[in-house]
Amino acid sequence: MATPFQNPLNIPVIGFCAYSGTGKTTLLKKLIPELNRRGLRLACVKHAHHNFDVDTPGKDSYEMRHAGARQMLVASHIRWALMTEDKVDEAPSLPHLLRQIEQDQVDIVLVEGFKKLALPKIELHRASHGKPLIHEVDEYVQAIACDDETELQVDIERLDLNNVEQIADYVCAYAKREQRAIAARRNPIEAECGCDTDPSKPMSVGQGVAHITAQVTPITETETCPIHQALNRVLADDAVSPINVPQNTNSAMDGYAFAHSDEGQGPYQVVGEVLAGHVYSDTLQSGQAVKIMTGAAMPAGADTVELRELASEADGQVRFSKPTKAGQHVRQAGEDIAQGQVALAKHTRVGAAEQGLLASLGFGEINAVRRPKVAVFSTGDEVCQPGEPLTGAGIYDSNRYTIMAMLAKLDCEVIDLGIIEDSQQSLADALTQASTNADVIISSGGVSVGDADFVKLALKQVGQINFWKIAMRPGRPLAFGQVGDALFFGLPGNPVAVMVSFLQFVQPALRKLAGEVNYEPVLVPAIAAQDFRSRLGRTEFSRGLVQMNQQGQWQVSSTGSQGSGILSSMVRGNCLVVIPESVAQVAKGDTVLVQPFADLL
Ligand SMILES: Nc1nc2c(c(=O)[nH]1)N[C@H]1C(S)=C(S)[C@@H](COP(=O)(O)OP(=O)(O)OC[C@H]3O[C@@H](n4cnc5c(N)ncnc54)[C@H](O)[C@@H]3O)O[C@H]1N2
Ligand code: MOO
Repeated sequence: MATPFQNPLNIPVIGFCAYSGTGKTTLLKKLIPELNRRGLRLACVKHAHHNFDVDTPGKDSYEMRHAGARQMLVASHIRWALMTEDKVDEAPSLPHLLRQIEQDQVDIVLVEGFKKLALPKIELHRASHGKPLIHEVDEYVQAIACDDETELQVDIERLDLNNVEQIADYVCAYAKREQRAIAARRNPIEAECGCDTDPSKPMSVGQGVAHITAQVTPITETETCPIHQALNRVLADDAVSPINVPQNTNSAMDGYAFAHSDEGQGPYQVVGEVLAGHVYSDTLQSGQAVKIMTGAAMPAGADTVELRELASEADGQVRFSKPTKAGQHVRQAGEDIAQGQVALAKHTRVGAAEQGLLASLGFGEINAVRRPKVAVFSTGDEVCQPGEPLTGAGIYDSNRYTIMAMLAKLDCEVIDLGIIEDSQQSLADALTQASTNADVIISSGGVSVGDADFVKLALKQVGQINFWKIAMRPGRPLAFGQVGDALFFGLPGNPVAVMVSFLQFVQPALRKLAGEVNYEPVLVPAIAAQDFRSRLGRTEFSRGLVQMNQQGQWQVSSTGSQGSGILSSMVRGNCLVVIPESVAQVAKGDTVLVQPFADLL
């Protein structure tokens, strides 16, 4: 009988079980990049049966552990590892191990080993291996990945052990199903009626992001795109360099190329001249030099260049004013990128440098992920169209324009649905229509507790929408769910709340949808130039102006009044000062994290 297991996390966990020698690790090594490609961030847990160690005697961390530290955390700017001395008589506890995982940073945990646990698993089986079938004795095996020769007696989902994409499809579908089940377990009332009835329990920003990004399946359709239109597109394939860059070993300076010898200062006999785009057809002999221009291919036999300014040429001989170093001022063929090297990995968003790099490799077009299609509309009787007269109690529609501009920066195809009149049926019709064309629908306004409940009624009529309270300011109310196959975001009406909620929740979702894998916001430390508002249990996103102070440190000051209707605070600022829920107060001189938004807004 299986040992009971309960997933302690808010993200799905799935096991892989097999007899040793089936090729579990080989499969996982292919499956992990395939799942990454589909936007799933992964954690893996492996049960080792032997006394393993990842540390090496002589390393500080090893010595500190052996001196008696129960826990040892070693960290660098790219990686950290926590090692814990935790001797247990039986197998380690999987729930305990899972609690160590950063569940706001990953979407699913793949578990290898722990096969006695009541944990949903995929079995791997190879007939030629002659081992029994695990699912016949383990009811928690949900699917079997096997070869053609395997005969199955029971009705179980069959996958092809050699078809990584098919296994990835299964894992993605499992992740989606589990995510919904976890959401329902965490908030059964919300899951049932689609409304937030427990305002005393707001969701953290991290939970909101994790919940939203887990619902996003990256677009798999691709299209070719000419190189001059590649800016901001996401690569669907690795860009493998067809050439060496530079193509030839060439001179980095205007000067003289020669075969370096003990007489590094010359004289050398000048036997010719070679310009960029040309080649010197003979092989240089010892004691010979050619005049060479920057970028020109080095002649055969030459290995060193000296600058023209340091040379004096007379009677067909060149001498240098100081000794030269063998190999100086020469760029080797392929030193930037070698032929066959992945110059840019798939999932990369093409910026100016990337576009130039692709061009430098000769790509006339790229294979890009289809751009997300996003429909946007505004609601509210008071909301007026810019360019038309402002009604007495009206306000011009700014939200649709900030949202459309942020979408343009993310290279989305925007479908502008305008201002939709305040009626449940008009809104329901517009939403249904939008869901047939768009991957994502975004609205602003009408998600709080006001009287204009037709927005909520319309959303309930045509989709599955949850109304959340997020422990953040601004941007407390947020609606999220689905209308048909489209994801729906109902952003709060206040203009600053719209932008802050977009940056925190919509942006990562759209970047994942568009095929990017790294979509976490960039946060940088800065010194607070003044006290900042903060409250335990709520993330504050104050608008700030980050600048370098005279000591060369980043310093951030407030843009002034922080009301969530004051859109000019976003214009004056260049970053959000992110004060997490665990921080009770921020005083002048404290270090805070800021999220620069210049690139995105
Ligand atoms: N009793 C409560 N009142 C409010 C709460 C609450 O929890 N309890 N939350 C407040 C917070 S925080 C926010 S944010 C707002 C969000 O409310 P809604 O999303 O329902 O937005 P509206 O009421 O429709 O509008 C708020 C504000 O924004 C203006 N607006 C709306 N659309 C646009 C647009 N397209 N362009 C420019 N400005 C727009 C609208 O005129 C309102 O002034 O609720 C608080 N209240
Ligand atoms: O979310 Mo509201 O913007 O804090 O006013």
